[in-house]
Amino acid sequence: MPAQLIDGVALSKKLRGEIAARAASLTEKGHQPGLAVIIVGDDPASHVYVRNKVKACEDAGFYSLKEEYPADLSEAALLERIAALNNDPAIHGILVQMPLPKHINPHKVIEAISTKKDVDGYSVLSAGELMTGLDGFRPCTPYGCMKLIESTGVDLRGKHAVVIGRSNTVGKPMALLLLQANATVTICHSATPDIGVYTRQADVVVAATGRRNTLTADMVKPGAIVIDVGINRNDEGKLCGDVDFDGIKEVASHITPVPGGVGPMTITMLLMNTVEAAERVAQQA
Ligand SMILES: Nc1nc(=O)c2c([nH]1)NC[C@@H]1CN(c3ccc(C(=O)N[C@@H](CCC(=O)O)C(=O)O)cc3)C=[N+]21
Ligand SMILES: [Mg+2]
Repeated sequence: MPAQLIDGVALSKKLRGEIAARAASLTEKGHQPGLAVIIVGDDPASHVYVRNKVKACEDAGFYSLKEEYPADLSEAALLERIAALNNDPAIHGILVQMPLPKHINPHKVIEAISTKKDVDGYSVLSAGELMTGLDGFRPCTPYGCMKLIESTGVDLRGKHAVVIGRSNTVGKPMALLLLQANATVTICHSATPDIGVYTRQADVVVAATGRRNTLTADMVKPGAIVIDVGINRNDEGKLCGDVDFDGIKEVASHITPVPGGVGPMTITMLLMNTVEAAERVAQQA
């Protein structure tokens, strides 16, 4: 029996409706949520993502500020812009689109963003809050993956979850969120000799390697939930994920498509973190 599709567009639509209602109520009280997105350089894919983020903000009733800079912007100038946005009361969230040009140190840039406005959840403090179970902003992609898993109605307690990939933005925070939901968690990565040994025992697999066909049907336990974080292009230039969707959909119980799975949810959780940031400010006013 083929797997059920986990529809990230439909779930996003539902959540964005709830976010828009929270934004409207904040706006009424004079605290319209505001997100600043900074993009440096002219990477076409990055510009597409940023355009989608700005549009999502506007659709949710946020104030949206997009700042575009040429690739030769100095690190000092970027840090200065972040300092100004940290002090701007109309802005509740600051996102600096990655990757940055090579002459700019991304760690320095991320740490310059006020923790109260770190809606990407990329800073060392946000990472520490996640690790220790404190309130803070969760990185949007793994946070969105958790919502997609929750939407299946399957309780993670005691389940075996396997994360493939160990990046600071996806794999590592993903593993911590699954652990917080009481799953038994395994992290596989490029030095794992045989990933299938682990994934064949998994009730949930999250693939986040940035490589096509990281996960194939023979590596999946029948009835597993498969979440595909990858955004790759196949030989025909078509968007595809890290998993062999056509093969795995015959084995898994639930699977996310690419596009239309994790991608839209990443943007939705960015909106969620930003509305949350604005609510925290409003509560203190
Ligand atoms: N500071 C920072 N924060 C980020 O969150 C961040 C970043 N830098 N740099 C790049 C990655 C990538 N990312 C995506 C967001 C949405 C889609 C998305 O909406 N994807 C659509 C398809 C889009 C298309 O057609 O290309 C989908 O999967 O359905 C994809 C990728 C956020 N990132
Ligand atoms: Mg890896």
